[in-house]
Amino acid sequence: MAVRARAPGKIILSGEHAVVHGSTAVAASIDLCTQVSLRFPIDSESDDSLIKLQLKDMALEFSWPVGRLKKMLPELGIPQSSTPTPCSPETLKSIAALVGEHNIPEAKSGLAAGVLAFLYLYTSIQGYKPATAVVTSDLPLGAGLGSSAALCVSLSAALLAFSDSVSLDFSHQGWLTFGESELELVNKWAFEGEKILHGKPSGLDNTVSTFGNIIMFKSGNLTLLKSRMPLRMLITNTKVGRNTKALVAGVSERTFRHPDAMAAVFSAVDSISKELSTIIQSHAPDDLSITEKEKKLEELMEMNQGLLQCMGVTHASIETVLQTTLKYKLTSKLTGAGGGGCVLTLLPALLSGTVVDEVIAELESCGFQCLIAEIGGKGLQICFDASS
Ligand SMILES: Nc1ncnc2c1ncn2[C@@H]1O[C@H](COP(=O)(O)OP(=O)(O)O)[C@@H](O)[C@H]1O
Ligand SMILES: C[C@@](O)(CCOP(=O)(O)O)CC(=O)O
Ligand SMILES: [Mg+2]
Repeated sequence: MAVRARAPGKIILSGEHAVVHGSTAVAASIDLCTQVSLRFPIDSESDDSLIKLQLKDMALEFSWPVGRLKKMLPELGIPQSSTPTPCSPETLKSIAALVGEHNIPEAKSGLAAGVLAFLYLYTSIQGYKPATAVVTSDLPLGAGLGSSAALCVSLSAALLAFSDSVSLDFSHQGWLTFGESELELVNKWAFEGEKILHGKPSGLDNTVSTFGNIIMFKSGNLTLLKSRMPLRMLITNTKVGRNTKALVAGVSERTFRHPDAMAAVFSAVDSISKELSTIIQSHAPDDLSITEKEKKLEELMEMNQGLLQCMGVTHASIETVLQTTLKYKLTSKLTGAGGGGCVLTLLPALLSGTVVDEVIAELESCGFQCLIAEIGGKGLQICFDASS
């Protein structure tokens, strides 16, 4: 018996970083997913049995003998699948030692954090039960599209599908969604994984990956939004690598140095997100008012980008995208943690295909990669495979 779970990445329309400090953010799922397939062998009780992780896209494989995990992580022996628990600093140290025994190539050292999150979620939810997990993803890693959350959500779901905490119809054919309470449980576990990856996550990314749609999020609470206007976004990946954990920590340090000024910045972002959610949800009966709404949205995106600059998370590559799209009278803002990664550009409904092609060609001539993703689609889904 095997299970596959897939969870989408996301774009943040407004509020990244500020959301970590309690401001409102607006985000949407995108149609690029991370998929985890999990297979348990039939007879597998010996200590020589392995827990295996294959990262297919990177052609990397990790495995740990069950006996070694029992020795190094004795505290995780009894699965606690129904009670998501933070990873203690001592456990994280032991897991880091286990991951350190595998020589991850220098150029791929960023993956170590993902492997740490894997081992923690695995042993916490399934204990030492041997299995093979295979991960594949459509998402660029570390580019602001929430690959870390999509990994934690799909992994938590695959692990929980075979736990006592969730009861599912294994004979169901094709993709299915969890019920509300199961989604909540997946989301809580994924948040614990994101803590390992982001240090201090807001929970926004794992929530939008779990529940899909367009959401407004503040201090752990989500509201589903219904957009009543076309929201076509061009996503430009600057391909400048960066690390969310370091950027989030940098904003916290700046907040510590300038608490009053940063409080004002976060409060402005909160207002921007609230206004943005009102605009996208309001009714617009004709093209003219859609254009008016787009103008307001563009202004809010521009203001949010300015405040992200105040937080110190923009980058020369992001500024190049902003300048390039501005030549075509288009407005952009960074999405995700910044410092490189991806930039969003609003493509107004009446914008001609020729202009879209031209702007993409110019951005790609700078070495960037462009895509237009469907936004606000499904969240987490799972699928059983009885034949394997
Ligand atoms: N498919 C994956 N396989 C292994 N690790 C992954 C995968 N997806 C994400 N990760 C982990 O998440 C990290 C990227 O997360 P982060 O810096 O938060 O950026 P983002 O979430 O925007 O992609 C990677 O460096 C890696 O450790
Ligand atoms: C910067 C932040 O708001 C979003 C980070 O997104 P990403 O990991 O860059 O995709 C952090 C968070 O909300 O946990
Ligand atoms: Mg992330």
